[in-house]
Amino acid sequence: MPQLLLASGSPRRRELLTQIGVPFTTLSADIDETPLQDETPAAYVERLARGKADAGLLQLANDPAYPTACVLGADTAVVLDGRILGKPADEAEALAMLAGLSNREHEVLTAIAVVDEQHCETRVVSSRVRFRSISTEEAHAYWASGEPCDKAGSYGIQGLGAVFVEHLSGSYSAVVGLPLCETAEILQRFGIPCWQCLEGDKP
Ligand SMILES: Cc1cn([C@H]2C[C@H](O)[C@@H](COP(=O)(O)OP(=O)(O)OP(=O)(O)O)O2)c(=O)[nH]c1=O
Repeated sequence: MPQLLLASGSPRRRELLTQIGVPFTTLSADIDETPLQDETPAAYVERLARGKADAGLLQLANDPAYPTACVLGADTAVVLDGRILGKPADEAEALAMLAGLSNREHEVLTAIAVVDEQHCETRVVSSRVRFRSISTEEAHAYWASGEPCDKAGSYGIQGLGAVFVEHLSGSYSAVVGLPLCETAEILQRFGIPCWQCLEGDKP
């Protein structure tokens, strides 16, 4: 069976992949995340997911410890009125993002890419999230919690940010950072089944 490497520094992605019982190790693949001119949000997240996976594979080239490596990369962006909201640079940017997301619906795009020496498969998963209205005081308090700073769109649906979410249509795990249904499907095609690491009986 190929060895799976997750090219990510995101603790959420590690937790999510662990959740479906796939054995893996991690490596960090830092790439330039600047959008290209006229690039659509879907093309952007797909390019970044692929870039992270490719950068990971490159690190393993000719490494005898990984003769049959397969690398998974992912990227998540919040999209509002066609604009890509990444991670906030500072408090002011986070507050502006939260004000923009307040009392309306936005899209969350997560792309995954799985690559080995011969193949590459990518998938882009779109979800829609509706927020209730967020007051300025709340947005300040939320920033002070520390949660928004390393998250696309300045919120975490899996954390304190859950209180803003009125409605979700799509994939919860994709919003957190890794679409588990699609990830399991693609990994299966690369010869890596899920549910390998089980604590109890197989479901
Ligand atoms: C919308 C949303 C995003 N996020 C996170 C997932 C990602 O970690 C982050 C989006 O940034 P990304 O650039 O996709 O990922 P990253 O830089 O954190 O990690 P990597 O090393 O894999 O590139 O936002 C949440 O945790 N919860 C949410 O509800």
